[in-house]
Amino acid sequence: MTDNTTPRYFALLPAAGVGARMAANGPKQYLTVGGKPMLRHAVDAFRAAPLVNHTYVVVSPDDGVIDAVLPSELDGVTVLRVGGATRMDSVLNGLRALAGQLADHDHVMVHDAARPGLTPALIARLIEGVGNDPAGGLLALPVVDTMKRGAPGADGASVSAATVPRNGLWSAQTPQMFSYALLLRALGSVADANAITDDASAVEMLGYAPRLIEGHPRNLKVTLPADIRIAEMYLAQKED
Ligand SMILES: Nc1ccn([C@@H]2O[C@H](COP(=O)(O)OP(=O)(O)OP(=O)(O)O)[C@@H](O)[C@H]2O)c(=O)n1
Ligand SMILES: C[C@](O)(CO)[C@H](O)COP(=O)(O)O
Repeated sequence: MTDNTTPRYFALLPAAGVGARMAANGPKQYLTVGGKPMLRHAVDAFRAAPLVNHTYVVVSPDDGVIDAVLPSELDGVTVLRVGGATRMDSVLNGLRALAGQLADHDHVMVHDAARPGLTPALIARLIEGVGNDPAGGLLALPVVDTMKRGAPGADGASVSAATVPRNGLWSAQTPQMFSYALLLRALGSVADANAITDDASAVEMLGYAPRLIEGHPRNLKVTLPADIRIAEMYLAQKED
């Protein structure tokens, strides 16, 4: 018998960015790293994760590459051509496109297409770590470096104005997992889409405190050209 109250797990991958900081010839999610497009690594991690029901990928309406990267016959994946001007818009448009297909209590894991090092083990760690916490949670790494607050110096170069205590600081990764209803409400309440850079920020603004689950350096976001080599190094390694 189907239990309608049992939450299911879905993945939603925003993949509608242009990769300005990567300055490549096209969007960075389609760059080949470790033998396949970056986006495909991320999608395959969710396809291999036993608890994940289905994966949705949000691309720009005029994307001309996605059909080659994710052929329509690929099991467990649906492409939504509803990408927006910001990451937040892309996620929110994707959630809205799924109205009626997801239940309020279903779990949605939002994951950057530009994080190819995700593994099924990390997905399982997030799901187990968050459990049924109504505030949801995210993969993140405790900050290990000494943190400096930069300021413009007399000659225009950056100077260190202060040392910021690293105690309690975490560096946010994805996936970030919340119930469908909470995430929809949180992102729908944000007045300025440019003011937030991750999903957890919107949930925090509603007064929730999402759980921080320790991720892994291999799950880095490929942002700058130098990140490609680091991502490839991790992709060549056995997963731990
Ligand atoms: N309008 C946007 C902007 C970003 N993203 C996605 O959000 C993720 C993380 O964003 P980021 O690293 O900032 O990617 P880009 O926006 O592509 O890069 P940049 O900021 O350098 O332009 C990526 O998977 C990217 O495709 C998106 O779906 N829609
Ligand atoms: C969501 C994110 O990957 C968490 O680290 C990140 O915030 C994406 O955007 P950014 O502008 O590159 O920080």
